[in-house]
Amino acid sequence: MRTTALSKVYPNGTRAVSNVSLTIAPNEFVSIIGSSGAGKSSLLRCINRLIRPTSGTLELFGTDITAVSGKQIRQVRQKVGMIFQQFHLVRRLTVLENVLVGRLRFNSSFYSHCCSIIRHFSKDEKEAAFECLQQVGIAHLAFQRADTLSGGQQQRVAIARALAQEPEIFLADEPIASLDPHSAEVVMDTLMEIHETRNIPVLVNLHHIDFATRYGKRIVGMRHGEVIHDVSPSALTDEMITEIYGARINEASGGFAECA
Ligand SMILES: Nc1ncnc2c1ncn2[C@@H]1O[C@H](COP(=O)(O)OP(=O)(O)OP(=O)(O)O)[C@@H](O)[C@H]1O
Repeated sequence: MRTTALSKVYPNGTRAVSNVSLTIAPNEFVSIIGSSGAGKSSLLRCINRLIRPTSGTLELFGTDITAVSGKQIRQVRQKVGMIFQQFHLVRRLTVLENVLVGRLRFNSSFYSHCCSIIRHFSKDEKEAAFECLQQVGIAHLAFQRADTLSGGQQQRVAIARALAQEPEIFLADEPIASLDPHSAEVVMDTLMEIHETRNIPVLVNLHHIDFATRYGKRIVGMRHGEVIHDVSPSALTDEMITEIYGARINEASGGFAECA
């Protein structure tokens, strides 16, 4: 994945991403840090083309996808697995059915009918979905309704659903922000395992600096839409952290949901 001078200016004039040039290799697990509003989410949303960059270029797997639209956008998104702080599961479907929905979710007309057609998936597809659940360690919950799961378990369903797309890059937008520390660790371990076993790059937006340095092989620090530091975890200094967070330095310590 390569961006060159990538920028995103929203219609209201907010410059959320500013001249970001980044190259991410397949063997990289990258933590993106920065205070609220630094542009982390906007950058990830540009990468899977949930939003269209305003200028610059965005190359994914050797193809310039800066200006693609329609069917090509869906093709791009199928290659990009993405999870969010909110899990966005279909609450009344089972865990396995949610993972199967992942195979359809970029086809909107199909998606609208997914609840009624879900039982028509082939045995092979169900087995593939089940394998994704096995990889995230919750195969035993396959037939439980999604809304009966804990937050950490729901996030792992969301990861399995993204895996069902067989992504070539994985993006996570504050995946642990609403979880207690133990669940956060399980989710981060799961992302790391996917990275290592599937050999795909992972980009994770994180508020919590400890998690960012513990898991990231590379730390990208954003402020006011710009990448102001891009270093290995061991090279990240207190001065850099202060520059990245500015007066909002207390955000660097995270903000986990309270342990139950
Ligand atoms: N749809 C939008 N329209 C206008 N401005 C937006 C939109 N989405 C985000 N912004 C603005 O863009 C800037 C960057 O927001 P973004 O959500 O990318 O930052 P962030 O670093 O991910 O923050 P957080 O950690 O709080 O999610 C902020 O000023 C935000 O208010």
